[in-house]
Amino acid sequence: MTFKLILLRHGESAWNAKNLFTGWVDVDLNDKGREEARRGGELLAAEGLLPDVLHTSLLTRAIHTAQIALDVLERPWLPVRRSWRLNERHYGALQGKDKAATLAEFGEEQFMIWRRSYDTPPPAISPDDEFANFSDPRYASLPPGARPATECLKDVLVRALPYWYDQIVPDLLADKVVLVAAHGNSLRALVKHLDKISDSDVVGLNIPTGIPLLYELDEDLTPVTAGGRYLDPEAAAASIEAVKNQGRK
Ligand SMILES: O=C(O)[C@H](O)COP(=O)(O)O
Repeated sequence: MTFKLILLRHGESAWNAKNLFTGWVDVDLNDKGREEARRGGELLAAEGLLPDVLHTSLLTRAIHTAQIALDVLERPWLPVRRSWRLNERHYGALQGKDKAATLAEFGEEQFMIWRRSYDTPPPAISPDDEFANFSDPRYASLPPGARPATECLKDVLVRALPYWYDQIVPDLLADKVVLVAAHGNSLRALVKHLDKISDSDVVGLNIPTGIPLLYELDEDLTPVTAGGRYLDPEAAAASIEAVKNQGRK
């Protein structure tokens, strides 16, 4: 017996297209991103993969990606649970900054450390920064001290794993097909956990936008196939390369 988990990174956002660090800034999808979400739904339909339950972050780009994909599947009614624990990694003071300008100003090594290292966060965002999120009402239930001012991937794993074990795993063990609509780095954290990727190897892991990644998990929730399977491998490879090279001319 295997359990079906579908990971879906949101489609391209307005800031992805502008190469801006986004994190917890709540930007929506652009037209390309909405089309990617639609195609994601079509890929699921073509495989006969009909989710029974949806989990999303609290960010609009993931929520809308799931809505569009589920509309294609004619399942907009799906039970859904949303949590900050699936949010994109908080990018701290880099939120709103241009990736190419950041690379030019700080150099390749520092850029990669902030963007892809496991345990080094970017500088914290100031509370009065226009792209800070401390007063956002969607986090009202989070004690102020628990609202991050920056995160590294390790921080994301620490706050995402309780959600994985408490909310997603029970749905999987109930034999539900689970759709998780989230973000590049919150999904990197889940993939790292699922595939037991080392802290050093995860630096090279990138997640494409809008292409469903199917994991079939055994009774121990170990992937039957390491890395899962993208429903459009060629498009995924091209998108992964583009994500990897963001910020570079
Ligand atoms: O938050 C962001 O900027 C993007 O969604 C993810 O960016 P990254 O691929 O540079 O981590």
